Amino acid sequence: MGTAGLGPLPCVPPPDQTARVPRAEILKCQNLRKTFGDLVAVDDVSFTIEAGETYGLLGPNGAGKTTTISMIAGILERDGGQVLISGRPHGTTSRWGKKQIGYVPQDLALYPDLSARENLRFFARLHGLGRAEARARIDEVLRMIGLTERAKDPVKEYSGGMKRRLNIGVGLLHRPPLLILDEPTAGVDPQSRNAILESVAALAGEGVAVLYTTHYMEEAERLCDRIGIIDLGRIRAEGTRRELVGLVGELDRISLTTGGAQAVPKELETLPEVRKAGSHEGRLEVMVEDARKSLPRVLAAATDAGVVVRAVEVHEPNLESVFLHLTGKALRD
Ligand SMILES: Nc1ncnc2c1ncn2[C@@H]1O[C@H](COP(=O)(O)OP(=O)(O)OP(=O)(O)O)[C@@H](O)[C@H]1O
Repeated sequence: MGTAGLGPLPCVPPPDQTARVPRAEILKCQNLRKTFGDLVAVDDVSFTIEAGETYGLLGPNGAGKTTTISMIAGILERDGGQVLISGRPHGTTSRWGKKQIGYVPQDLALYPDLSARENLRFFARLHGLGRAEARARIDEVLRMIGLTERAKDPVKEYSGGMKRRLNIGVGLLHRPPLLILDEPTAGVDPQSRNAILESVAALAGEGVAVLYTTHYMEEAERLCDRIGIIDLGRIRAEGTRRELVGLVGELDRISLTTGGAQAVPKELETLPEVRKAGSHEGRLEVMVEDARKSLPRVLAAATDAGVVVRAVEVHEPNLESVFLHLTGKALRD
């Protein structure tokens, strides 16, 4: 169980998983397969991503995330399956498809002696952007990745997180409708991690379809509209965080600190969303399906019943427990 405390995590609001309107399908991959000798690295992987949607591939090291996205990006030949970008088949030889994709690898591909602006100018030229268009787009990209102020400094003076943000910027120059990020926060400090997550959330808000790989459960929960849990090359389960958590049948718990012995009031116990309620060591423990949704009514019912609430905590089952349930092992060994 994870303790979310009160309200959402800082800075990036959690994706609204209740009011989804279908949008254009940008990526569809079907039955992807890749073997290296006897090793089946990716086995029958299928999923889709719509415009404006962030899809997370969550799995431990060696699960097959990089191999999967390399096939989608068209930089690794697949042994089976197909990739469609906006309905058109895509592979290692498809130039059109590559223009639709911004691929940001784990390794940095930057020139350390050049500034951020000079790096972007170089890659803009590679993408065939004209001089005026490149200038305007570089300014836009620098704003998106929050590096406008440091644009003239040589990249070798940047922090690890700033370099990663610039790496993402390079992937955005040609305005791809699909952005693929391979563990973009690996090894960066918490502040840069926040900045990266905020940039990605903003891009999705502008309609970019994002494929995000990570072995950090918190990132997948915070950022992704839908998540595919991948292990040993196979997608074990897929859905919103809530759907995945629902698979293991755990409930959310709202814990109200009352500061003294307090029986569960009837007003609270009889709320339709309350599945179970009990009192324990100066706290009322209320089990519901969706704590964030139910919290206002639970609080109101307690207050109406005359309960003095001194503190509130929300405990949500997290994807770690889902992963454990599905694979029998921890996400991070
Ligand atoms: N070129 C290769 N030759 C042989 N085996 C490979 C090759 N590339 C990947 N593998 C193997 O395929 C499996 C999946 O690797 P992959 O890099 O896709 O996993 P991952 O989930 O991205 O892990 P990480 O987060 O460590 O990159 C691993 O067992 C890996 O050792």
